Amino acid sequence: MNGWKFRRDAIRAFRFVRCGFDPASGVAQLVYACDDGPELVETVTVPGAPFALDGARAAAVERALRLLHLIAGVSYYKAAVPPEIRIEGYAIDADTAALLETIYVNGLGEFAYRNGLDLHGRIRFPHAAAATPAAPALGLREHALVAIGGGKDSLVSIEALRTLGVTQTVAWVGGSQLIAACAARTGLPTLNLGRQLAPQLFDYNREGAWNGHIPVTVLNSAILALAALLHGAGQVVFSNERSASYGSLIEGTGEVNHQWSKGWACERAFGEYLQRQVAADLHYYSLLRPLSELAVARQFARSDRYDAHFSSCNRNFHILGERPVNRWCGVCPKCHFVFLALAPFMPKPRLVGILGRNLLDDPAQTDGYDALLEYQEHKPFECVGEGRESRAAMAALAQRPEWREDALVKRFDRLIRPQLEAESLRIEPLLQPDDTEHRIPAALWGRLRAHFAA
Ligand SMILES: CC(=O)N[C@H]1[C@@H](OP(=O)(O)OP(=O)(O)OC[C@H]2O[C@@H](n3ccc(=O)[nH]c3=O)[C@H](O)[C@@H]2O)O[C@H](CO)[C@@H](O)[C@@H]1O[C@H](C)C(=O)N[C@@H](C)C(=O)N[C@@H](CCC(=O)O)C(=O)O
Ligand SMILES: Nc1ncnc2c1ncn2[C@@H]1O[C@H](COP(=O)(O)OP(=O)(O)OP(=O)(O)O)[C@@H](O)[C@H]1O
Repeated sequence: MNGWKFRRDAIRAFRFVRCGFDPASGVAQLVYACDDGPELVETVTVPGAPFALDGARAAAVERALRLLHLIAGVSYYKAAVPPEIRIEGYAIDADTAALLETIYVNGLGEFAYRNGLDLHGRIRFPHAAAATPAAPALGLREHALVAIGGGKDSLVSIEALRTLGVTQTVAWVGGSQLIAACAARTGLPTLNLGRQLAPQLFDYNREGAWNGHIPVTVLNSAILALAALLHGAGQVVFSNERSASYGSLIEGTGEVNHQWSKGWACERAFGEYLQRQVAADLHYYSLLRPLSELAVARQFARSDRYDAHFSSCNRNFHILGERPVNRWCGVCPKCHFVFLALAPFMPKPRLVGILGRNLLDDPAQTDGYDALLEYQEHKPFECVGEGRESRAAMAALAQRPEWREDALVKRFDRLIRPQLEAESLRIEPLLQPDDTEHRIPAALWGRLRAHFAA
């Protein structure tokens, strides 16, 4: 290892070296390496230690830990994208390898597109173990560990579960003060999970590593699944809406979905795997899957409880670098989209008060909104709604006296709307839940549907 230097194109193998969990401290260590380079150690800390685990629970924790090790490796694998993947210390079966190949190839889709790489057929997880027997039920509690991200979506879920009387703990990964403030504002029990990336990754980035987006939602999901087992909670709840399943359509390339790991294909594959291979009574689902972004925005607008606390602007969440002074940068695709999506459902002064300005009356934001509308541009690589949602929201605003004189609404009405079918601009159909694809427990969905419709 002495004298080893990160040289991206010379690396032959990415190694999953080992993983371990210490029940006394609640710290998980996830260890990787490129060839014979230094060990890359990521840590995840679950509060609540020491954990006393019986035989079946301890075995399930070990399975969840390995799954987390395998998924979290994506941050380091992407640095060199070497031809070989090696798993040391344990073996995986074909089912596990298939899940990982799906997550790596699709979850790195935007990364591959931006770097001009083709990952199809290139990512192979070696599998040597016989098929794993079906995981047993552990007798987990009817309690929801709900991921909170500081934005509107998870707050909609949390308030829906509160109304329906489901007991919950709100959980988040990392040290964001903004998320902590939102979590405190819920008044519910909280669980803040620690995560430290291996420090060498930042050196590798400076030394020419491939870099780009990783499937962070499935990674957070694997962390919450581990935490749920340790705390005996039977449900891991995310807030990924239907719109997340649709990517950006790129001419000459096809669909590239920034938020693939928020989409239905990932939720289904990951959720089914957990029940099959980790614990039969560990239920992973997104409470907002049947809803569009616009339906979530309408739901959020019904209460002003979080107006002074939440933000959907991802610039708040950088590990390194600057954050917006007032929670909303006002110039990124998420700020653009959230402003537009909330506008049909909120009094204008309230919305302008939340973001601190009226983005729809600022001609400097024209390109940003054109991309959301998929007008001469593709949908941005961010967690934003479908183009048809943005167009329907603009069309609704063009009918409202308080909005229709604003520069970008006026421009839409004059320039873009005449090119579109009136039927495609109706907002109402986009607000209807679609219950054909979701994993929400049946008994809960019936009541939830009524809650969303109220
Ligand atoms: C906050 C953010 O949007 N970060 C993305 C950004 O990263 P950037 O380089 O500007 O800074 P940092 O986030 O501070 O990260 C520094 C480097 O660390 C590496 N890295 C970070 C986290 C991780 O889990 N693995 C890593 O390898 C990486 O090399 C960073 O350069 O741009 C990156 C490249 O496009 C993105 O990967 C960063 O995204 C974070 C992983 C992140 O947490 N982003 C969420 C806010 C986010 O995008 N959520 C999605 C959900 C969709 C999904 O599941 O994919 C969304 O809201 O769109
Ligand atoms: N740091 C985090 N820890 C755990 N879960 C997170 C974290 N950040 C986001 N999530 C979860 O990941 C999912 C996707 O995040 P996303 O940013 O879309 O949601 P949000 O923050 O609730 O709302 P918004 O779309 O308005 O930003 C949500 O379920 C969210 O709760």
